[in-house]
Amino acid sequence: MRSKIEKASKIAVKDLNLFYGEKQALYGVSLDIREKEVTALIGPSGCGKSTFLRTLNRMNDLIDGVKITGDIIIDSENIYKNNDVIKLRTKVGMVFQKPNLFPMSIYDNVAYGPRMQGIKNKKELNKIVEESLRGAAIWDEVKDRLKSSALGLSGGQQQRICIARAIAMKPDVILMDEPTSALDPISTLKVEELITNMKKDYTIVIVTHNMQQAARISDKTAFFLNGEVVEFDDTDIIFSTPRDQRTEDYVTGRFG
Ligand SMILES: Nc1ncnc2c1ncn2[C@@H]1O[C@H](COP(=O)(O)OP(=O)(O)OP(=O)(O)O)[C@@H](O)[C@H]1O
Repeated sequence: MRSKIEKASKIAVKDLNLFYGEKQALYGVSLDIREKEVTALIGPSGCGKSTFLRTLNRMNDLIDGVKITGDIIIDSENIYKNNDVIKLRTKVGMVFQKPNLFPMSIYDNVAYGPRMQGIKNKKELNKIVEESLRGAAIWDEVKDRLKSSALGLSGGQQQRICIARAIAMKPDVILMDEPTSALDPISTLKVEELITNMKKDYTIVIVTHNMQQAARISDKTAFFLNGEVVEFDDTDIIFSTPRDQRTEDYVTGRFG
């Protein structure tokens, strides 16, 4: 019997299909993502993890010829029926595989989004920048060099600035697409620790190729194969007693 208390639903995905032109990349995906949990998406290369992640803040809208059917409900709002994509991307932030900071100072990188939202007051911006950098566990490392170029930081530091930049928009949900795959093991552990701490405030969905990482940091895991979700359950179940033979073969390293 499971003793865990289930958290409230944050994102309900119902029968989602996605086509890149003629090619179908997602088949009937249905998932219920709980708030303030970390949900990991795993599966072999090309199985649709990133495609699925990008549907959650409509990043695929930017690609020509993409067609989507089905529903994604975030906080009781159908995101494909409401066309306020800017509001959606504020609420559902994203961190990419490689740090993608702008060639400007650390401060300006983090203040960029809030400034775009019209916040000009210096005190208010200072507060947002400090809180975001603290939230991304990098304040102490950069507080004395906020005006220096962000591109002078190490890869691991840059990725935490990217997380700070996402936090500065005050999102509810943060999507992460293999956020540690370009980092060394020590930076990876720092970002993993950060993700674990962040889930008290945010709902996090993360694509990872690293099975140990999924096992270490996620509450729920979805195993994707050929555009379908084969199995979605508590992470400890997926990694110890999965129901589907294909999940077991994948998590034990028999393929992929
Ligand atoms: N912009 C695109 N146009 C056409 N096909 C695409 C596009 N992006 C992805 N695909 C295809 O959709 C399928 C799913 O790709 P996706 O990148 O979502 O997989 P993935 O599981 O994230 O892979 P990886 O782990 O290698 O990043 C693949 O067959 C891929 O070639």
